[in-house]
Amino acid sequence: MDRLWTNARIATMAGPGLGMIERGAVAARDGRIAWVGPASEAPTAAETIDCEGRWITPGLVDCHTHLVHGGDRAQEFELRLQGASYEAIARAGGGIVSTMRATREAGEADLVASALPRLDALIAEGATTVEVKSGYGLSLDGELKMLRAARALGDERPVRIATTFLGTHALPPEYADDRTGYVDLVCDEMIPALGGLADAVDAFCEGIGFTPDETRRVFEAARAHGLRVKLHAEQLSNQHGAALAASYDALSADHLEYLDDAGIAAMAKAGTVATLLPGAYYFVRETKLPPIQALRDAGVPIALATDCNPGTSPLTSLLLVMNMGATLFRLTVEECLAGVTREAARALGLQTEIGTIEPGKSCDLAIWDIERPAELVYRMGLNPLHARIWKGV
Ligand SMILES: N=CN[C@@H](CCC(=O)O)C(=O)O
Ligand SMILES: [Zn+2]
Repeated sequence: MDRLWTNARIATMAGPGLGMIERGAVAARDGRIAWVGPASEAPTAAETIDCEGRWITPGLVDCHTHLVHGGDRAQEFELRLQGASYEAIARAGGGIVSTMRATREAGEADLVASALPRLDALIAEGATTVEVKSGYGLSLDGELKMLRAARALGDERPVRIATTFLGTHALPPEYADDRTGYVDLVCDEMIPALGGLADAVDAFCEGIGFTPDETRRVFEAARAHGLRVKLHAEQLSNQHGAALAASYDALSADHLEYLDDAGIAAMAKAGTVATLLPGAYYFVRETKLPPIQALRDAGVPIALATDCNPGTSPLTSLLLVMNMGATLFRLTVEECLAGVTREAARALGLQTEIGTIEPGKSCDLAIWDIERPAELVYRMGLNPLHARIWKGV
């Protein structure tokens, strides 16, 4: 073995529960987990690290972010403090479109440079995989520029970046009178041009976004190009987007405050992950909770993510996301931890590669200075990360 972390308490997240190993050890070879079990049975390794009783979890996974974007929306935030709603600002030409303007103006290197502090904040709290969406370019060049910037983040930092194409995030103003023309552009020019730049395709199915019929066209184009889909669904109203996404075997449907029973049943049948975004729920001061108990009852996997974006969730802390998942959504400690590890990996289609501490997976670990896992969910603003291991290093 190359490296052995021993004298640790391990939450493998491989189940049941936290998949606990008291007095455990993890061994890595060639960047992969080669062995995990009781420390007394551990293999020898070239390097042994004594964890002095600390906790090890899988490296954290942020499965929904808009980390790459130009500018910020602090002014919009001030308007909302004075009573303007997120939707009213969007309909008046602000919101996502104002970030589109700033993103179009920024060069690719500027986008990378401005995203790095946000990425660093996630990494500092143990994130080893981060999903990044496009969706503020809203032109062929703009979207490809965003995706190249997202990929470049993975060259700048030791972290796995999963990219998602979100061309149907908002209608760009130059297509105000030609919605169909814009969806044509997304389906006929942008998706075919993605090459290896995007791992999945997403859309914003909403009154201020795209209709279910428009979303269906995007999903058809994604399918024709062999790309899995995800969806911003049922955030501000019930458009029946989650059921539509599930009918395309979606990896995840995200937000879901207005999700109904038919949507839940469709997601359960398709194995589509419910990615809940408590940062957006909090920051937009939404009042309708996602149907947590019904999701549980139906056996829908639940992931949690930051939704880091300049409009609804300028949040770069998965620890705070877990706290919000518990306090706002009443998730258990186990659900919160699974939500940012095992289920977040599933929401990216990466469940065989990351998300639990099991032999064969990438050796992505977070080592914590805590007495019990509940501390990761309970504290607000304290970062107990002791060390972060990515691909065995
Ligand atoms: N809801 C749509 N997209 C983002 C918000 C983007 C923005 O406002 O810039 C979200 O996930 O909340
Ligand atoms: Zn989002």
